[in-house]
Amino acid sequence: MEPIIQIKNVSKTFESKSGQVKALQNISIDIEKGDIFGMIGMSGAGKSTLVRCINFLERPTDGTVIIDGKDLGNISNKELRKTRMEIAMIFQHFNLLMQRTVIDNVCFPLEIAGVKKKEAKDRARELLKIVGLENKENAYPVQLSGGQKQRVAIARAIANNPKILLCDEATSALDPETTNSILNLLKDINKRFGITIVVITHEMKVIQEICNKVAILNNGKLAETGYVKDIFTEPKTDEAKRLVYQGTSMTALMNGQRFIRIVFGEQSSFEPVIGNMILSFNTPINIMGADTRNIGGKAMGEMILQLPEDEVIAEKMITYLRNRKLVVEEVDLNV
Ligand SMILES: Nc1ncnc2c1ncn2[C@@H]1O[C@H](COP(=O)(O)OP(=O)(O)OP(=O)(O)O)[C@@H](O)[C@H]1O
Repeated sequence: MEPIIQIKNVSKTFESKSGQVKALQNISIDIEKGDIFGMIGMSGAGKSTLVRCINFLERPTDGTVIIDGKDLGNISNKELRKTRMEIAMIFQHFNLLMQRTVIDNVCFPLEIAGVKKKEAKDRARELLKIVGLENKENAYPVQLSGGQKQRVAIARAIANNPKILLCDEATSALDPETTNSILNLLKDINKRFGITIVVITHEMKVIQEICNKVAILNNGKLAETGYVKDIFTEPKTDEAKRLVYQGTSMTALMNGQRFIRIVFGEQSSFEPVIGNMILSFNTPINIMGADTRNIGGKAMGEMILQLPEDEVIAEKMITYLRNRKLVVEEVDLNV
């Protein structure tokens, strides 16, 4: 089946007083229907520009954006408006209408789409139930917590049954617990309604928690893209490594010693392999950190080991682990 979002060789250059800014350079990404697709990168990497190109709020300087078979650069304004109705968006700061109650916020896009008042109210109530806010319909946004505001924004975004939901740093203003509850809600919506979700974030944790695929942007360029579990297991570029190593015990890596990172999937576990290796070589090794992370709903483990100073034994250990089908990579402090 054709991908629901096709970004083909997209570039975007802004003209500013201080010269040209190449915000995006030749980006190509396919997003399949039902994906929860993450876009991650540092501030200024081009994430917001790219997501705005998906609904043509920003027109690419070069390249093509095809949504559900329609080339956005090649359709009438009327068709573009119609296609945009199928692409909803939520933001970091929620963008609710402060003078309207919760239910009236959710009714707003329905009214614009011409749905009758009574019908809109019924649908809004149904949506508030989906996001767990059925008892807040008459509250005003100021009376809600950040997480509740984002729930209202989500209800409003999916009111007209969009095919695609774009989330621009939607959890960046929320504490970790609330972040998790919003991510769970997004997962639920993706599953129940088959809405394709694009998640823009600077946090790898968010990507690991809900995305099946990810694109890593760096300085307007696509550094690496693929399945989250593959990139977590074996990041190839420096940008990917930097993101994946975030949160590991990297502070220990200051004394010129060699370190390796090994990753385990669901079927295997650390202890027997490491234990047997220490016994085989009769050489102790330091475990600098071990962690289990939830990657797309599956538990994956990672471990950082300090190799022994003896280079020959160190190399043999790496070979030993690789022979046991583990992904082993040397961790470079300069990443
Ligand atoms: N309208 C504009 N005019 C000029 N330059 C712009 C404009 N919009 C974005 N840029 C520049 O394009 C680059 C990419 O910006 P963008 O907002 O897409 O990055 P980002 O990855 O979303 O960053 P952040 O996480 O900080 O929002 C930046 O250098 C930014 O200054």
